Amino acid sequence: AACSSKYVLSQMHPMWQEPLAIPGGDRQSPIDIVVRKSVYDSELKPLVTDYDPQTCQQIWNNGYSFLVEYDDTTDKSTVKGGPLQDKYRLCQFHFHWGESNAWGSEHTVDRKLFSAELHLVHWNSDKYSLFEEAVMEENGLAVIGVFLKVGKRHEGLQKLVDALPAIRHKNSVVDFNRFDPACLLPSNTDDYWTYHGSLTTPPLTESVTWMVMKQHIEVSHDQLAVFRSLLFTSADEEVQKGMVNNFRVQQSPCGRTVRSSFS
Ligand SMILES: CCCSc1c(F)c(F)c(S(=O)(=O)NC)c(F)c1F
Ligand SMILES: [Zn+2]
Repeated sequence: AACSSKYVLSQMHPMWQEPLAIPGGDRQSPIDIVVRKSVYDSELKPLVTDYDPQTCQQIWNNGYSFLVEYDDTTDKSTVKGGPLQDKYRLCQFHFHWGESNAWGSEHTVDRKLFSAELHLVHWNSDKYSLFEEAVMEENGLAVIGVFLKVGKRHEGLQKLVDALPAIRHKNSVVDFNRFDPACLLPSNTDDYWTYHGSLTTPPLTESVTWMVMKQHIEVSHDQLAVFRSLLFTSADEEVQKGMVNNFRVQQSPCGRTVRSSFS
């Protein structure tokens, strides 16, 4: 299995070729969350998010997803509590989605796929001074994952959806202010699964404490269709490729235990 050797079996991925060797390679993400194998941990506290919409700066297409970036030069937008020992600063959030509503999430729950997955990326500002430093450390990052299901329109998401046509191509960026990411969290953030994993895009470093929300949020089919109108390619490329299926293939749990904050 991939866990024993230092080499992760190279799995073809529509977007990028999995590297042959990943440092460690035994705590990669995403994974399937097998509910009956998860272990309830009564010590897990509720998550405490404290986001300041004023720290929202820009939205840009990085050629793999679109990122909403926050000013992380101070502790204005943070998450703490849950499984975390330290306070973590929000640096950006982004999504992963499919070309069809039938798939698109990175994590699954008992193999159930969701249409998309939101990732709120935070770095440990108690121990490190920059994201670039924290991304290399075991306890460096904390990512909140939220599943998206197609259903009713998400009013809070619409402001973000309306900005997407301006960043259709790779490396396009527009100003984006006063967006409160808390509006994208489900009403219940006390129930989540947590495990130690990695980034799901290069550099794939094993520095992430994952907190995957049990409760999903709903977005409309039309809102998700605008995600799919984005392009992987920059304006000068001959062949334009639609930004869809920007999720990584699932990785081996390698004996890891997923803990739940709920019984
Ligand atoms: C050097 C990364 C720049 S920011 C970023 C990102 F762009 C991204 F896509 C993911 S992810 O692995 O895809 N989702 C957790 C991250 F974790 C990130 F931190
Ligand atoms: Zn992500």
